[in-house]
Amino acid sequence: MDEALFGSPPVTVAPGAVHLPGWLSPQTQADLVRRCREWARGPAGMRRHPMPRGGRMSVSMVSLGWHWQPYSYARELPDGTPVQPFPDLLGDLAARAVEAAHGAPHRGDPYDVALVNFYDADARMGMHQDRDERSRAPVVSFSLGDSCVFRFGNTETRNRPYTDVELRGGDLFVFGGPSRMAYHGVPRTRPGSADPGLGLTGRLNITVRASGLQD
Ligand SMILES: O=C(O)CCC(=O)C(=O)O
Ligand SMILES: [Fe+2]
Repeated sequence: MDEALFGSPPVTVAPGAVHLPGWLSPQTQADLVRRCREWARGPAGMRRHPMPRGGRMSVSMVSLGWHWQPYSYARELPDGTPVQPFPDLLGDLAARAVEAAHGAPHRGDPYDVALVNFYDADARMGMHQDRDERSRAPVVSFSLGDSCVFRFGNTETRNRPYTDVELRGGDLFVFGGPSRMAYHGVPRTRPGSADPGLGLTGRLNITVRASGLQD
């Protein structure tokens, strides 16, 4: 499998933030969807996390390697269930993704956590920073199924200036370096836009990160 055969040239959205449209082969997309379904099933499967100030996230999530929920990482879920392991497959894919995006191999902290997000037609993600990792290794994001508007902002505020990027199923987005702490979010998805051949209703996003944490 050679992901380089697919997609179009990288687009630099901000320094250190690179969008590679169609980077995942159709076969890898199908394989990832199948695996996401297994991870979602659990134990320690997919759920909508409560927010500290009340309510729940509209996005459903499952964590691998380290369990994340607002706003910290742990090896176990609040009910004591151990988090599912971080799969080598995602570590390998993330390493190839960083090399494709930044033109140099990843030499920093090892990738050891993945958050799998599922968006139904109504789900959104507000502007936030990925700031619970101790490592500043780039965040690697893979999108599957429905397209979305991915709002990529600045490191200072959750407001303008930002760039709205259309992320489609199969796209890769990597943000590191000066963009590692940029605010970003998903104001909307485009229900029904997924490739019908994938058999996925909705949108999946997998972010692979280096926690920089030790037990
Ligand atoms: O769904 C996306 O594209 C972004 C997800 C995200 O920002 C996150 O999981 O922290
Ligand atoms: Fe994020």
